This record gives sequence, C-alpha cells and structure tokens, in this order.
Amino acid sequence: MAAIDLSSPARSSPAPLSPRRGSLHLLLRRPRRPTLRCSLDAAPKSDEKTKSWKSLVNVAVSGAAGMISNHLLFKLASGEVFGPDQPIALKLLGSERSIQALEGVAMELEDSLYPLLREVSIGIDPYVVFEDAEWALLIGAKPRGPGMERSALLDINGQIFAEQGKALNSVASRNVKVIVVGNPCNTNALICLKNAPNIPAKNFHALTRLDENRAKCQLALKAGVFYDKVSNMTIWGNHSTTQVPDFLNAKINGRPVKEVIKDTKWLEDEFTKTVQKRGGVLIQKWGRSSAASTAVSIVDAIRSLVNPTPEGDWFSTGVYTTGNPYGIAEDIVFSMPCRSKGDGDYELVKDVAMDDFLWERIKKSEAELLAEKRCVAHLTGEGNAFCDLPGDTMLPGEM
Ligand SMILES: NC(=O)C1=CN([C@@H]2O[C@H](COP(=O)(O)OP(=O)(O)OC[C@H]3O[C@@H](n4cnc5c(N)ncnc54)[C@H](OP(=O)(O)O)[C@@H]3O)[C@@H](O)[C@H]2O)C=CC1
Ligand SMILES: O=C([O-])CC(=O)C(=O)O
Repeated sequence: MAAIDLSSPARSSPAPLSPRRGSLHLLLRRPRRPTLRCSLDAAPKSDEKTKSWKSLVNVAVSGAAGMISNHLLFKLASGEVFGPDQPIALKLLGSERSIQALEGVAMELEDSLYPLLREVSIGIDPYVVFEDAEWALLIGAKPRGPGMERSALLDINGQIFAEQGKALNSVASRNVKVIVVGNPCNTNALICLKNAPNIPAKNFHALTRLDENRAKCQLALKAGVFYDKVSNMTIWGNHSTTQVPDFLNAKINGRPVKEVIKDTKWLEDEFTKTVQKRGGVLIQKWGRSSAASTAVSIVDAIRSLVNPTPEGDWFSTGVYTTGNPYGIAEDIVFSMPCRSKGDGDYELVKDVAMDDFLWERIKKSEAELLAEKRCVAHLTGEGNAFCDLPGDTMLPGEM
C-alpha cells in the first residue's frame, strides 16, 4: 500500500500536500506475505500551499491486474474521476494467480507520485479488500473460453459475484456504490445485489456506458457533428447483442435524431447492429476486448453519479428494475435512462417516448435477462437453476 499518511482529511482543514513516507501493504490472509515497503521520501516536495481537501474516498477495484484496470487505475489516481480536491485510497483485489502482477501495478501507481493518491493496498481476500469501500468497481471475471457454454460462464462468474456481494454486505460502507463491469455484467450485478441484502439494491449498477458512448459516436459520425452534440442517449436492456440503442428519444443538437438523420433504415438496421456488435468487431481487429474505452466509460459512469446531470439530458446505466415506470419486468438489472443530482444517487427518467419498434426490442432484451436470471437462481437464493437461454444470446464480444 502506498500508505501515504493522510493526517488531516477534513475538507475544511488545510492538509500537507506532499506525500510522506509510503509503503506497500499486502492485504493477504493466506499465505502471509512480507510487507513490501517503498519509500517516497525522495519524491520532490509538491507545493505546501493550504488547500481544502475532501475526506478520503475508499475505492475498491477487482480484476485490478487486468487490462481495463490498467487504464482505469491511473485515471482514478489522477483526480479526473472524483475531482482535483478528492484524495483517494485504492484497494485492489487480485488472486493467487495475479498477485505478482498486482504488486507491479501498485509499484507503478506509487512511482506516478499522484498527490491525491493517499493509499494503495492490494489483496486477495474480498472481505479484507472491500473493508469500508465507498465505491466498488467489480471488473474481474473469467472470460468465456472456446467451447464454453454460456450457462457455465454465468455459473462460474456468478459464483465470483455472489462471494463479492457477501463480502460487500459484511465489510463495505453501508452506502457503497457498486459498478459491475465483468461479464455478463447485468446478471452478475443482480447476483451481487441479491447477496448483499444490507446494501440498497439501488446502489448496484451494470456498466452499459460503453454502449452509450459507442451509440453517440455512431450517430455523431452519421450526422457529421461532434460527439458532444448527441444527448439523451439511452441504452435499454442487457449488455449483450440484444441491447437497444434508443434513437427515438436521442437528440442531436437538441433535435430528435429522426429529424436530423432521415435514413430510418440505417437507424433501425445498421446503427442498431453496429452498436450491438461493436465489442465483437473490436475483438476481431485487436485480438482482445475493449479495455481503454471501457475504462473511459467507467470514468464517465462514475462522473455521471458524482456530478449533476446537465439540464434536460440523461445517461444510461444498468440498474435494478423494481418500481420502474416503463413496465419492464421487476427484479432484474436493466439499462435505463437516469439522472443524478451529483450525490452518487440517481432517479429514472420518466418522460420518454415509446413506439412498437423500441418496445419490441426492449422485450427481447428483457426476455434474455429473465432467462439469465433463471440460470442463476441457485446464486440468488431463489431455488434451483433452470437454464433455457435463447440461442442467440451473446456478449458484445462474442459475435
Ligand atoms: N460491461 C462492459 O462494458 C465491458 C465488460 N468487459 C468485461 O470486463 C471483464 C474484464 O475485462 P479485462 O480487464 O479486459 O480482462 P482481463 O482478462 O485483462 O482481466 C480480467 C481479470 O479477471 C480476473 N479473473 C477473475 N476470475 C477469473 C478466472 N476464473 N479466470 C481468469 N481470470 C479471472 C483476473 O484477475 P484475478 O486473477 O486477479 O482475479 C483477470 O486479471 C471481462 O469480464 C470483460 O468481458 C469488457 C469490456 C466492456
Ligand atoms: O465481451 C466482452 O468482453 C467485450 C464487451 O463486453 C464489450 O466490448 O462490450
């Protein structure tokens, strides 16, 4: 742990800005490992001007030695996610398999001398690593291998997320915000929240922000405008090839997309499929799944919760459906349009238009998620699993 001692974390009190002695603390239970120490004494002194600091925020990241984390952790440490006056403690979860790599990650974080990075701890026990976590970014998951049934993937990864849900329930902050990235992320998020009954179900998200960003990019390219002109972009449903990028409610320069892009066939066919299959095409080209853009989208997802949503706009995130105003089945994790006041919480957007094309596709994604849910009933405390997944059920990367 780059345990940079944060002696005066209160927002109102001036705190020393320069890092003091640091050390790498390994939060390993079995086997015990020696504590690694890395001195930051030689670091140049940053300016000691008084400045208001917020209280330290504890951010836990699983799969921390993986590709997405390799991009994300440095963004978290730099201040671009939680802000330039927000000191941060990173709690990194790995496994026996990844612990050496994780030590390397911690060393790189230390060597980056981020003034806001007050502590880096690494470990393989979620009950230790998640202690007091206020944000949990759950990225680690087993990738689907050749010949592996999707039901097997749901089961293997579901067990990881059931265990992590239990750990969060035991040791995390009671108001921890959880973003599940590891696939299949909607159902993993459902499993996680079901295993964490003491944490509000509303606090769990499945990452569909990458899909939103991909959809905005495609609309901007087609309309010949810059990305920031595209707003109100909803991804409905599952982070899979049944996801529904909503061009009925999206806007370009404040006008309905269909008024700007008159090519309805393109919107219904090409645009929709391009977004649904973007992850797979990228894997074909790159030989690995999206990592940098996924990290960017995790940043966007967090920033959307800790900053007020711009007037009239919204963002997409996969959340628990209970009490949704759209008529989507209850008790699943479904991507829907949300707004936030910037306090980490969100509200569903009520005034969205619906037509037959949109609703038919939403129902298909809903059916897929209900089938996934039946496959993991043994992990959500709802009896015996029964797996009858639709044949075309695929992650974006599996096309
Ligand atoms: N929702 C979204 O928009 C997106 C989601 N994803 C998903 O994010 C996840 C992570 O992606 P990425 O960082 O690129 O993957 P990597 O393969 O680089 O890292 C994944 C990490 O998962 C951990 N893991 C946990 N259990 C297993 C297991 N049984 N076998 C192998 N590894 C395991 C490993 O860490 P350790 O050994 O430390 O546990 C590994 O470092 C994947 O599930 C991917 O499908 C990817 C892109 C977009
Ligand atoms: O299937 C994967 O791992 C990749 C993925 O989710 C995406 O790119 O959207």
